[in-house]
Amino acid sequence: MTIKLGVPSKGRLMEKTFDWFGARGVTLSLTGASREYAGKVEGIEGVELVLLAAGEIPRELDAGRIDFGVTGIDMIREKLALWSDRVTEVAPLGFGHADLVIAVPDFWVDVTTLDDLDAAATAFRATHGHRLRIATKYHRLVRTFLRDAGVSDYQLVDSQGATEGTVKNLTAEAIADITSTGETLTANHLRVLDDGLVLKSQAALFRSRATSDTETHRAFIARLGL
Ligand SMILES: Nc1ncnc2c1ncn2[C@@H]1O[C@H](COP(=O)(O)OP(=O)(O)OP(=O)(O)O)[C@@H](O)[C@H]1O
Ligand SMILES: O=P(O)(O)OC[C@H]1O[C@H](OP(=O)(O)OP(=O)(O)O)[C@H](O)[C@@H]1O
Repeated sequence: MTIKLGVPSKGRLMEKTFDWFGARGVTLSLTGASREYAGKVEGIEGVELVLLAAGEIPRELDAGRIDFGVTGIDMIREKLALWSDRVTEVAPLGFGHADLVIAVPDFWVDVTTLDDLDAAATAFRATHGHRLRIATKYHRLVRTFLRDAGVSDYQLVDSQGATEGTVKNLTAEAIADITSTGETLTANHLRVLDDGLVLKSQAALFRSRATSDTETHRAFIARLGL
């Protein structure tokens, strides 16, 4: 039985994933034309490489179209409701570290906590007649986090990229996005709330629960030293 291994098709996660497997004697490489999403696996038998956008790997694991996948913990928990019923986190991989945070404009000097944000949201709605807008692509995670924190008078605005620019562009008043070095937040005059950490994320190896846990799966995990 061939194991299908889904890995990010480009960018920061692809390179680090290739390095991680290579350090364990499993060589992943791209094949075919430069824009052809095809790859090969050397150093282990019976494993097929499937190249996907990091954001699509949760869905493919959930459907059982791939047996294992590497993506961010944030992606799995955002894309899959009751994620742990649908995939198994085999192990964090030690790269792709990023925090999902709530950030507000620097000049909101009196808004440093979630309670301050809730008060500001209530005042904003009373003044403007519509709810304070928070731009994000992490709708599930942010809605749950703010509900648990008692923040209510807001609305989420979808943003699939360049989220930090939405405040300057008057699309939103605040954001929830991934940050690693904090450079993009600072460059856009945004500041993380003191209690605004929604999730600490990194890349992890996940196994689909839609396919049966066979000896082949267990041997693959053991071969990787996990
Ligand atoms: N600085 C960072 N910015 C964004 N993502 C990061 C960063 N560092 C690590 N990551 C991880 O990489 C994942 C995003 O990877 P990527 O942007 O390739 O996914 P994607 O959004 O599906 O791709 P695309 O942006 O092309 O649609 C994040 O979910 C996170 O787990
Ligand atoms: O904290 P930092 O080190 O500044 O990194 C965080 C930034 O990196 C990612 O953007 P990316 O470059 O992946 O483009 P994107 O906006 O399309 O996701 C993310 O969306 C943040 O904007």
